[in-house]
Amino acid sequence: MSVVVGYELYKRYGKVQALGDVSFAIEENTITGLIGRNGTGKTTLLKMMAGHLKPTQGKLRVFAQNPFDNLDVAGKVFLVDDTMAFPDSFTLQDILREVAVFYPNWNSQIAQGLLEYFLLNPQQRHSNLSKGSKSTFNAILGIAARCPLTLLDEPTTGMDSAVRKDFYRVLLKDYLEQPRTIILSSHLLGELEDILEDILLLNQGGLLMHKPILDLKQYALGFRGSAQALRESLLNRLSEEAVLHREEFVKGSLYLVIKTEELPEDFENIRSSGVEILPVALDDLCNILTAPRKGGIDDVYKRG
Ligand SMILES: Nc1ncnc2c1ncn2[C@@H]1O[C@H](COP(=O)(O)OP(=O)(O)OP(=O)(O)O)[C@@H](O)[C@H]1O
Repeated sequence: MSVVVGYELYKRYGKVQALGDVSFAIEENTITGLIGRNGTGKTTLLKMMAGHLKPTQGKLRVFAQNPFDNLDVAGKVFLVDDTMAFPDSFTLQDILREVAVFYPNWNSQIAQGLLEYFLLNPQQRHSNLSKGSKSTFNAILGIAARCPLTLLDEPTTGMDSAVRKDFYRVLLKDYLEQPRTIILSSHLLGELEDILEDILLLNQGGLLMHKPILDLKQYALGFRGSAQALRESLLNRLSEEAVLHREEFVKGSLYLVIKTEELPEDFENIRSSGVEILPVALDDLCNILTAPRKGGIDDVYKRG
């Protein structure tokens, strides 16, 4: 069953088009990474799913309903983001008590346990928490609410790397204990790839791809070697579209990222020409796929 379905979605803020012609379906009980560069519409899409924003055009369904201003959907969706605000006088304990009322699957034991695990003092005021601790506490709310649809917008902002790792472990553990649909946006794909099943990659307000993460891992390969060897053994046999990225790293040497489906089956003569074949890290691949144009920083320094 699809929990979230978007069909030809558009969102405009005045003259700014944040999302354009985005269609996708997110299946029940999956963890999806919403990935994209700054300003590509991730927050906008999550806010629309949570019913806080209305699409300008197109159709969005969450649990088969229009989520905008919909109380029934609101009870099934939890959005964790850095705009979560609570009265200044509220301690963490007060917030846990208040939030618990709204969510039928709320698990107090998990909430208390995680507060302790992440060394957060229940008597401390939310308004006095450090940036990283605020993110941790907000994420605890999202986890303990155990909503059928849990949306996390860059949940690790401000967390140090040890807390981030712990947070991902906790999220995965909780998901395995109570499977639900989780969508989390992040720039740090590298550190969350192990918990993701699918990836929704946005680029400049459009949907670039929606794939299982395993397919993305096989999407491209890197080739490093002399420019001449690469040209003779590989480039001459490929179309321009097959080359996702090209970078000169030492005079006369090239690093290429090539779409796997466009590669010749036999790598032997590529290897025998001294070319190294390398996996491409997912972070790098996403950066390449969402680059404004082919090439890299080298192009900037070649100008003039
Ligand atoms: N309230 C608003 N009014 C006008 N423009 C907005 C508003 N909110 C977002 N935008 C614009 O919409 C586009 C998408 O913004 P959004 O915050 O959804 O992107 P994002 O992918 O979450 O970015 P980031 O990774 O930097 O958080 C950006 O160009 C942004 O400036």
